[in-house]
Amino acid sequence: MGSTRTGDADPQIYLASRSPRRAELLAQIGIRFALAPADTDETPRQGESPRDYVSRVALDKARAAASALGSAAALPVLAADTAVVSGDRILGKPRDEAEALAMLRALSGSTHRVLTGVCLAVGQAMRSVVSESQVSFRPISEAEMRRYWQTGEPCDKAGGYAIQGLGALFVTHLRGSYSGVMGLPLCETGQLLERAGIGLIAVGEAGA
Ligand SMILES: Cc1cn([C@H]2C[C@H](O)[C@@H](COP(=O)(O)OP(=O)(O)OP(=O)(O)O)O2)c(=O)[nH]c1=O
Repeated sequence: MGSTRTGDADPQIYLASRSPRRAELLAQIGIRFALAPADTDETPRQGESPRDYVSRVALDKARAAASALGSAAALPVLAADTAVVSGDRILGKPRDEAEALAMLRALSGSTHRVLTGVCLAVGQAMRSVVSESQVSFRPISEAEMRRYWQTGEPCDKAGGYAIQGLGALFVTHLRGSYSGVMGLPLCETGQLLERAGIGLIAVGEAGA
């Protein structure tokens, strides 16, 4: 809990996440952070809308991390949750090949939504935002789906694919936030951080 990333002395925030994608995206905008992953129940509640779901789970993750840090949580705590929504079904991370293939079948040749809830806890104050994107997939054959599963990429990704990986081969159209689909919408996250007094785009910083 609260382990500082190598090279990130003097962190500005805690990132309540085990997702390597979220760490990568946060590093992309130059934030210094320490990892403080939290365990929470990610089961959707009866009748909960996808927006309410990602918002609640992101808040639960931030709250759980802040309470585990206790008095060490002097820094803001950032958490996020991503769900792929096909029709009105929330697709989480597939537990096995059968579930992954069922998800890919549902996404094949159609358009789905990707919702990412982000929560920034600053002391007792919780600020949240939800990013929504639409992603269209070309038709995917059964053989392709099986080969894709065997790459190992789908297993820890909501909806069973990664837009930043081989999953990009299926995407014909994206409307919304690429970083949001990947797990942390950077525009919205940047605005939450700025509101908490954490400045971005420091003068004199080199670009990528
Ligand atoms: C749709 C999609 C999801 N994902 C990933 C982002 C998230 O890591 C994961 C969604 O699961 P989450 O439950 O949101 O996050 P997580 O359990 O991986 O990490 P945390 O510790 O923060 O709770 O799916 C991609 O990497 N690319 C994609 O294109």
